[in-house]
Amino acid sequence: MKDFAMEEELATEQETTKKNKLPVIPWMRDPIDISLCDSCPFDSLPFIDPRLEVALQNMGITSLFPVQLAVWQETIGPGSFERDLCINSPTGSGKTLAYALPIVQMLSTRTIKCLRALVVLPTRDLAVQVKEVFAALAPAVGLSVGLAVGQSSIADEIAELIKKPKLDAGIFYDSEDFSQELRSSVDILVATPGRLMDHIHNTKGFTLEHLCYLVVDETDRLLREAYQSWLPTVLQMAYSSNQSLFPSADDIIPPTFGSLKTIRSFGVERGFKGRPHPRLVKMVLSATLTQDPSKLAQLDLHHPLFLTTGQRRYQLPEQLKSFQVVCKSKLKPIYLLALLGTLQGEKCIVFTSSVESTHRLCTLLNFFDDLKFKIKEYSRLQRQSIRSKTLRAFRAGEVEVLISSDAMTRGMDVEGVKNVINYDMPAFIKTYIHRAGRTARAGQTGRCFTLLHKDEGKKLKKLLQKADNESCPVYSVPSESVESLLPMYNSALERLKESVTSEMYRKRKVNIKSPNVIKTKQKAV
Ligand SMILES: Nc1ncnc2c1ncn2[C@@H]1O[C@H](COP(=O)(O)OP(=O)(O)OP(=O)(O)O)[C@@H](O)[C@H]1O
Repeated sequence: MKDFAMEEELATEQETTKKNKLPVIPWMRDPIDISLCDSCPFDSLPFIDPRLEVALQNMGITSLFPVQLAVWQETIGPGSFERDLCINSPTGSGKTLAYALPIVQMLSTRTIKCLRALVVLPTRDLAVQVKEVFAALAPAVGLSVGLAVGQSSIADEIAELIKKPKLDAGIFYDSEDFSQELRSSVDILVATPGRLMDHIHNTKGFTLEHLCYLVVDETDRLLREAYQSWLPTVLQMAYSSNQSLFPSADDIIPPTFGSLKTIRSFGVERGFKGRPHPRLVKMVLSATLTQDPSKLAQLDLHHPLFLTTGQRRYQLPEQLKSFQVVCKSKLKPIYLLALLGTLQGEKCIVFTSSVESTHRLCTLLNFFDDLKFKIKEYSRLQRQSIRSKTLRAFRAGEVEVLISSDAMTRGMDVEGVKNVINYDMPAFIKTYIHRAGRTARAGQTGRCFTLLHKDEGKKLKKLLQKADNESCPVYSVPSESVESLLPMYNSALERLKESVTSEMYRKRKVNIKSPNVIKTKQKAV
């Protein structure tokens, strides 16, 4: 099974080759340069709610990072949120707080609880991570945050998201009237597209009619996959409530004018008591934001403002150092073990090119005796519960090395990851950026090693040039460590073969068994 991230990169390779050309989209040609902003302490941050200052301090945050300050300046104060924002900022630069803080600040004055902000992310683990950031801020100003990712049963999720009216004993309620009384229990919802669509289609009382803010995080990834048409559905639901009370510019202006609509931004409660609806504000973000007009058009952006870091389209974190480890292809597993040995138990993520090779590599490495570090697998082949458990153990430092497919590349923020290793060289710069970006986050240092055959050096160099990185020195692993591992390698390979065969046998057995189960069930019916 090929990892979807690879396919995604294939689809956008043409984009990446246009590295020195100006973006095709006019509004992207004159961006706000985030790198010109300094980090900013709270006492010089205009308009910040003092309760949020306290919440930020409790999170251990004492000043805003440049992207956070840049977004704050564009969203808070006079003319706030008049334009939609497109943010392209490196991995680990703090994009989550960049959107969470202004949204919570803007909603802090709301008086009626209803769903005002929706944040969509491509994976469950990522959504859980982002929810935690909102959950650290929102309660300080009386706001509630919900999660729709399928982590718990749909019934439990509905109970969290929807508030039922209290019923008086003995009084009969018509079920239709009853559904009209249902209200949102949350002001902010963090969701994955699949579960969001489940709620849109099936959950009574779930509505986007009061939505003021839509955040599409990891935009390029989310736009590449239709996920049951979640985006047009969300936009349609949010816009249709606008149209019912306040005629949309679309009704007057022909659609060819696209996003050139009249600015309608009102500081009122959205859609209550016949008041006009404020515009649905969108914020879209990525470390590798697409510049493809047809993809961005799906977002129906309103006078978009482009914020990016520096001149280059692709940026690696400033404190990241890249290295290459040259070895023969068939000796890669022992070079990897020898490399891990030199890293002395520092937290490390090893990336492979597919879920199958993740599984095989992890199995193989665990057949070596006397490993000084715990190695676990993290891939889409595993059940979510197992994946989440592994991630928890990795965060807690009980596992030092995670072997991962690209499911881990996007957005995951694990404290203390000092090293990333490309066991298989990524084919595209976007993949390199998202993998390497699991380290050197929030201004910390980090290293990214790429294992390669000596003929692949040029390819890596070319790849890194796209992110303006010319330096990728060779990292030498001690030859005595490699030699000492050689005798164990053959027996580990033998054990891997046996393990793969027995796994295949088990799978076949399950496949043969299941038709019988179905037949028996059919008979019973
Ligand atoms: N102002 C701040 N001060 C200190 N730490 C911060 C600040 N803002 C964010 N961080 C920390 O920086 C780390 C990276 O933040 P975040 O996950 O939002 O990055 P990102 O830009 O979304 O990265 P990616 O593109 O990989 O998703 C997190 O651990 C977060 O807690």
